Amino acid sequence: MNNWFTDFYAAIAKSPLSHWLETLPAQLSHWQREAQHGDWPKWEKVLKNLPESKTKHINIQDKVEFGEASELSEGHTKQLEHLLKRMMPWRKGPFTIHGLHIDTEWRSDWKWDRLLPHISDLTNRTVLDIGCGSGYHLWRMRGAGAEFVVGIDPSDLFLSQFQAIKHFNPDPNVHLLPLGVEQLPQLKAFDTVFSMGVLYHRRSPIDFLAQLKAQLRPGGELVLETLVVEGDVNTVLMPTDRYAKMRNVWYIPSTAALTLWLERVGFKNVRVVDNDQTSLEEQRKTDWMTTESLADFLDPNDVNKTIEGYPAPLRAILIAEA
Ligand SMILES: Nc1ncnc2c1ncn2[C@@H]1O[C@H](C[S@+](CC[C@H]([NH3+])C(=O)[O-])CC(=O)[O-])[C@@H](O)[C@H]1O
Repeated sequence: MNNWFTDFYAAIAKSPLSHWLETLPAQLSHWQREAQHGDWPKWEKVLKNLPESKTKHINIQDKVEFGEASELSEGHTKQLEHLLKRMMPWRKGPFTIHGLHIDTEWRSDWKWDRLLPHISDLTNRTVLDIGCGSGYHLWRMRGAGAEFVVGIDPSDLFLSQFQAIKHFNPDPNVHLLPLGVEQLPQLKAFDTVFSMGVLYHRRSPIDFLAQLKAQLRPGGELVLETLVVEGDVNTVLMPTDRYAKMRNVWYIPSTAALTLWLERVGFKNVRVVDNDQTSLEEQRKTDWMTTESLADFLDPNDVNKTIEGYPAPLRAILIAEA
């Protein structure tokens, strides 16, 4: 049994999340026995070989930076870069570890800056991030005062990246579990639930919104971010096949339609707090993600269209109360 499973079980045993222990251990043992990605042993080897660090330099307030450059020898920094590059592609970040800058495909910090002024203060809150990727925002949530932060994401690559970063700041109150939203019981226990960049991947968006609500305590706050299109309450785009070269894109509603969906599943006080067309500076190819990125997903003659001719990615942030 991995330590991080048991650490997590111990952390929630006496909390309002204890009810999770009825389903979680069987799911994680199943993942460990049968569902791990084929590259997991390679990533585990990376994790085992990371240089030791007992740094006290932790910045999660305005970026995610662990350790100072001077605390690691040049040789160890080179080794660290070599090891972490074995976990490419690095999509969500950026992270700086002992001076090594992991310049990820996405400037996830920009999304954070857009939402932070609008959400309830996270101080002392128990927070869930559904579809958290490598966990960049988990650190920022903790940096904003959250007491206990859990992310779920079914991608084992992102879990391994999260564990690599956590190696340099083993905070017992920040966790990532390899689960999909459909595997969550109705916990009704979180003060804030985030779900960003996931709704359009779901085939049943209304069921998805109900699953998000089922994780919140009454009065808890949902922070939902997703692709949207311009239009009225009856506008929803369903791409015929790919959208911006992405497979698995199902529903892209207008903010008015999404507001109605949220209200229909019982959310109150729904507000659209941000609308933003993704720029070529926010999502781009870097040394840590060397394959195609947004510039390749847009029409080369018109950046306001995807390569398939749909409206270019426009993202909205909505806040609602359970
Ligand atoms: N069933 C599922 N349950 C939970 N997560 C899922 C599921 N299916 C896919 N995911 C995960 O949802 C994340 C979506 S990315 C947003 C990351 C971050 N939130 C961000 O806002 O930067 C955006 C994108 O890929 O378009 C990925 O990490 C998937 O593994």
